[in-house]
Amino acid sequence: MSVLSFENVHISQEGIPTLTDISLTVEAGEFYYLIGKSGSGKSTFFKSIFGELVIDSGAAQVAGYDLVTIKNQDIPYLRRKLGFVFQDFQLLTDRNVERNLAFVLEATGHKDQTEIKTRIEAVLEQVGMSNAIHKRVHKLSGGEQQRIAIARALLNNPVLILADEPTGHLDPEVSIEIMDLFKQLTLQGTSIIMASHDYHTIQRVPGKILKCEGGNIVPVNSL
Ligand SMILES: Nc1ncnc2c1ncn2[C@@H]1O[C@H](COP(=O)(O)OP(=O)(O)OP(=O)(O)O)[C@@H](O)[C@H]1O
Repeated sequence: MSVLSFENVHISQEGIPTLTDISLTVEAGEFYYLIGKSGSGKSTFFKSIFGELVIDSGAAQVAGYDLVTIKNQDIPYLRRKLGFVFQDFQLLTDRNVERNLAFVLEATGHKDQTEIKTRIEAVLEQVGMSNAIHKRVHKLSGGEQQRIAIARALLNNPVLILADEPTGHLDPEVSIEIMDLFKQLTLQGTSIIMASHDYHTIQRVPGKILKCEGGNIVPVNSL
């Protein structure tokens, strides 16, 4: 089964159609860049995926949940199947890496401290940051902070990561390292959609591209 499947999906914001007749699928382990001008609907697409915006018509499934019929009480469970990565990392800068990650697990119902520690060690290893477990977030470089943010996104074993301009605050070389990490995650079966204006990185690290334009989202072969 696809990780994401949209068929003839229409979405509006405040009664104004924003995305019209979207049909696309994302399979396990696929990586997509999502490009498009400001205001073209990239955030709208992401919001619909995590249940923040209602689908007006069409059929849409994400991580095994039907977005048309999903009940409000199931939206937190849908979101646990997704990982989120942001341009500005959105880490808690007043605490260390371990507390940043434990916070998420505790907020999603995990109580067993041994299990929490084991999971934190596993995701830090996945992102190559095992040595940073006791470090304060504000002492880390931008690239290291983004790795911790990716570790946080991985905590609940997401099937799909939504990354919103994740290289926007990173220099070109560090951006490439983050892209390498994303590629490794896709090889392990996680799907990733990365909204980006970072054409330098897209050119250096080619991948499948979805373009958001004129209310539609379609695969394109080049920028
Ligand atoms: N809360 C809202 N209420 C009404 N219209 C909105 C709302 N949020 C966004 N829109 C409109 O929906 C359209 C798509 O906006 P969206 O934020 O999805 O674009 P975007 O591609 O993510 O832009 P950016 O790259 O600047 O983040 C725009 O016309 C915008 O004005």
